[in-house]
Amino acid sequence: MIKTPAKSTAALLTAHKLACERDERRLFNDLSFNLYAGELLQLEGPNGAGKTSLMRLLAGLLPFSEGEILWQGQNIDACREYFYQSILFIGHLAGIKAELSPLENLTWFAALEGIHDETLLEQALWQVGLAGYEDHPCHQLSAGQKRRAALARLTFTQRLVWLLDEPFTALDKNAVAAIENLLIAHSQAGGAVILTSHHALEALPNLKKLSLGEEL
Ligand SMILES: Nc1ncnc2c1ncn2[C@@H]1O[C@H](COP(=O)(O)OP(=O)(O)OP(=O)(O)O)[C@@H](O)[C@H]1O
Repeated sequence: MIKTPAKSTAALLTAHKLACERDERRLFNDLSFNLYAGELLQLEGPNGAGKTSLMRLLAGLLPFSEGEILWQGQNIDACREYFYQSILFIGHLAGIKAELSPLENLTWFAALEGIHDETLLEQALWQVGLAGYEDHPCHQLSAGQKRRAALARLTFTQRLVWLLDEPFTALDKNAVAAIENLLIAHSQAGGAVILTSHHALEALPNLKKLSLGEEL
């Protein structure tokens, strides 16, 4: 069950005039957007435009040189702990430990949210098509199966805003459809998602787009 914010018309997440530099190169400038409950925001732009950098910046893994981030109308400096407990970031590498099984990886992720229910985790793996692979070490899984193991968290997480960097990489058609359904269900339940993807995501309702960088 998603933790729904107090009734408010404020955006869940606001970026206000953000700027980010890497290796003294300005990636983006004056970047502002609002993310409201129920919305899916796709970051678009060519390779190197700064999509992953923006995701990492929002997840607190990269500093920003200018601007501010607001969580439900409040500067995150004033509610840092609550903010980071409210977001879920799944990056390129997906955080899967190769020597552990999908079930062990999921057990660890779930424990971070205070969830200790093996049946629920087995159901999560079943939902992403990993039934029968629960106890295989992840280094024996295919790239798409590893990605499925990482994304299985989406079936039970209580985090309100999901930051997903290229979630569809290596997934087959059925898995893409299953993950899209999870995104739709999350947004319909009052959550919100920011994702990067080079895929067209026309099946997703309430999809907004934000372009970074210039096309080559
Ligand atoms: N660890 C790093 N240290 C320094 N610069 C980096 C680092 N990672 C990325 N960059 C630079 O930051 C810029 C933006 O990279 P980023 O990964 O945010 O782009 P992206 O839009 O996500 O690209 P892609 O579509 O290829 O995933 C690139 O020019 C890249 O070289």
